[in-house]
Amino acid sequence: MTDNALQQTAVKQPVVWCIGGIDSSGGAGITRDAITLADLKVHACVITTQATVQSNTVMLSKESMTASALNQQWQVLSESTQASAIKIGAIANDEQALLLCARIQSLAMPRPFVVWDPVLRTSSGGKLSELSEPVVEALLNTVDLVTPNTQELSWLTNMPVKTDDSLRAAAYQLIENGAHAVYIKGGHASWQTQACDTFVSPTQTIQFTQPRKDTGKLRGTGCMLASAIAAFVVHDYCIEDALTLANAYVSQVRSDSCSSSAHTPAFGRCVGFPRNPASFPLVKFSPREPLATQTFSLDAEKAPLPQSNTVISPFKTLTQTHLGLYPVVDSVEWIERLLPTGTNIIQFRVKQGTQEDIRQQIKEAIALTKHTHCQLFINDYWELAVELGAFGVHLGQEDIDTADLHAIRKAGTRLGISTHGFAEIQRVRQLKPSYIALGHIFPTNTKEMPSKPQGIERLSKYVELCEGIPTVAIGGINLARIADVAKTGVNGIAVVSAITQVDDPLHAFYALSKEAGFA
Ligand SMILES: Cc1ncc(COP(=O)(O)OP(=O)(O)O)c(N)n1
Ligand SMILES: Cc1ncsc1CCOP(=O)(O)O
Ligand SMILES: [Mg+2]
Repeated sequence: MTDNALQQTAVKQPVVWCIGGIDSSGGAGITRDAITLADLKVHACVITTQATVQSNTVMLSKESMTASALNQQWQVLSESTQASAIKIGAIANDEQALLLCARIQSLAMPRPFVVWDPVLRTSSGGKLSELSEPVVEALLNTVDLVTPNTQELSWLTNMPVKTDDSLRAAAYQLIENGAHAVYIKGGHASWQTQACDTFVSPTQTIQFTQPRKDTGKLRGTGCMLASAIAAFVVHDYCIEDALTLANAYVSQVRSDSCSSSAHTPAFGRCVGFPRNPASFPLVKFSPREPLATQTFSLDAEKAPLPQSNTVISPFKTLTQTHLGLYPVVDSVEWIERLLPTGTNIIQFRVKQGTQEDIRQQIKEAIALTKHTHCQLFINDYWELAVELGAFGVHLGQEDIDTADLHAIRKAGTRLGISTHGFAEIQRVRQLKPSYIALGHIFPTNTKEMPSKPQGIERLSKYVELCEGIPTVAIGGINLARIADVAKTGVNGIAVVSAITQVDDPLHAFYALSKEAGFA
């Protein structure tokens, strides 16, 4: 499913099965799920676990389905449609839960992604779920992701959740109990000054931070979030991006609901794919470490995620933000050869050689470009770039964990950073780098990439999200593709093989520039 398909309602939509309760007021439950999914171009099929009688302020009663009625709904659905993902909300009792576990486990591999929003109570306080400990464990072992708020996390683990440390301890406990991954919604974490959601898997922790917003009367935000995660997963986003987008989606509905008086705020309105950069959370990645050693401190320099209210000074800006074609080359000879084109920017990217040899090459590259308008970026070797006074340095995601960003900023060395999706963009935007690279856009033979090619539609959205920071597209860009890439509004287009693997590199430079509309 491409992003293009996400935008065209006429295209066959992927299907998510929503299993949960009906809220007669329409504010939450499977009605909310279906509205959210439709807003994100996904078709919802529903399996009802219980019918509740409630308004926006009170829950009066509920009637649970028997396990056999649930089973029958599953059976009929499975005969007519295939789920791309399953979103589970309120499960009334052990019988229902065990039936769902058995049904999910019997699905053919690869199984659809399953997210469980373990709704315990309605926002008005009505109890929706009575599950025993072993059954909770069975569910945790079966689903791919569980999305509790802090109260539900406490219920799932029998642990107090009242501080960041206790939240982390409970999340780790849930993983010990067999959960594959957990996303904790921080909205109820009253001790936090910001709204911080935390994702924990056996290998990593990701924090998603937003300024706290007055939630107003909006209901069903938990259902909305879990449904949005399922929607973005079926639209083929990696889990980090699906979580970032779902967080931004809920934030966008919240803002809309607070700012508009033209509708009932409890229900919110459809807002579509999140596009407003202000709705996106700050993202911080960290490896999962033993409880005793890991801290949640967000030191702006050592760990590159500041709190959203921390003021970070930007890296030195480019002298020309209209970058045009950006050749990425591996020798001084290539730089010498390409300088006569008048290129505004060039990257020295060398992967082999002794430190001494590379130092010498960087020195020569700097000398060659010193009195030209060509902005020279050194890939990887940030210490040498700083020491030798290069114009800029280009770093990857792993490099920014270890590089001394403060030293780079202080030296006035420009910084370009690679990203591969929404989560990484939100990780680096807050650092205010000199440019953000977006890739890889198309399949490439130049480098082995761990992620999938992003395509043009995603690239357009990334460019929008980077507002105010220059952008560079990279990966598999050639003469046939460059015009479409340029139309997205990127400031620069980086190429390796389209220049270095052709018979006439200078001719290729001019032809690519012309095709992109740069010449
Ligand atoms: C302009 C531009 N974008 C991305 C990259 C990739 O950098 P990185 O992630 O550091 O990977 P390597 O290039 O070191 O393999 C780049 N070099 N330039
Ligand atoms: C270094 C790098 N980073 C992401 S894709 C890529 C290689 C781009 O090379 P090409 O332009 O030949 O596809
Ligand atoms: Mg690198």
